[in-house]
Amino acid sequence: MPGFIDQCAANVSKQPDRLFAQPLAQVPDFVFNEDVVRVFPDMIKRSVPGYPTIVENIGVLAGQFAQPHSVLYDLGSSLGAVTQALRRHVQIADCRVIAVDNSSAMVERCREYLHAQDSMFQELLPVEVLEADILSLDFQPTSLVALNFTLQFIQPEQRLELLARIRQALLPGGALILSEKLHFEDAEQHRLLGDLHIAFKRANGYSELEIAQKRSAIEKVMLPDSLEQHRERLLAAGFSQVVPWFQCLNFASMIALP
Ligand SMILES: C[S@@+](CC[C@H](N)C(=O)[O-])C[C@H]1O[C@@H](n2cnc3c(N)ncnc32)[C@H](O)[C@@H]1O
Ligand SMILES: O=C(O)C(=O)C[C@]1(C(=O)O)C=C[C@@H](O)C=C1
Repeated sequence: MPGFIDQCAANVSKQPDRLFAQPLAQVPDFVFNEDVVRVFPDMIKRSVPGYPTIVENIGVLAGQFAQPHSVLYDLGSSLGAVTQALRRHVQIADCRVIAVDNSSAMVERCREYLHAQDSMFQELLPVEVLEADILSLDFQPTSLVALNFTLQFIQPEQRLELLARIRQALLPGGALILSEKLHFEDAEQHRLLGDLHIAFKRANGYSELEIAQKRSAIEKVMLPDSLEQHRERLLAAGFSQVVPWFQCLNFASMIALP
């Protein structure tokens, strides 16, 4: 079975992200609308250091936690990259994936891509894509929850309650995989890794204007926490252990165990 990159090339839009290339009189707040959907695979790969590695390995990690007769959740699924990885790596009886996103443009395209995956491979886990707010979801008993760069878009005061509800739905032996952009409490470390992230974007072909306009578009809607804040909040939500398993510059992913 081809890996994520190969399969991505076979299925998803290859339209380059030029959304912030022209000067805008006023930069609107970032929203996951149809314009973003069209360029999203290119945007996220060129903006998030380590993204393809994280996505593929969420599938690998899920293979270790997924249990028969349970649900696997992909929360804030966008175009379903994580869902596709789960379906490539998890072959367990009577498991199914529920992918959830509140952007109708994302959900519509996600369903198309998953349909394409269905027609390319046999014996994939069944999947349901819900257009819904993850804050008002009734969680079913689950062995694996992925929040891949989604929590940072939830209002800070709503994050603890969401994590507590996920914790309550997790079966013993299951896991939450949480990936986020990081804030650093040490100002110098924060500046260094922020500058290196800008260098990463530049190396991926983004201009200074694109970098600056994207930054003002996301600054009010995407609010990163530090690794320490994540750890404390996850423990407060009832998780027993938090294990970071990946970091590239200011982007990281952690496993939280019930
Ligand atoms: C950065 S993207 C996630 C990327 C995706 N998980 C991946 O790995 O490709 C964040 C997604 O979260 C979704 N989102 C934000 N807030 C949400 C909410 N309250 N309920 C459901 N989805 C939400 C957005 O619509 C967007 O598609
Ligand atoms: O931090 C940035 O500059 C980003 O572009 C990050 C980020 C993210 O982490 O979700 C923001 C919005 C897009 O979804 C893609 C990437």
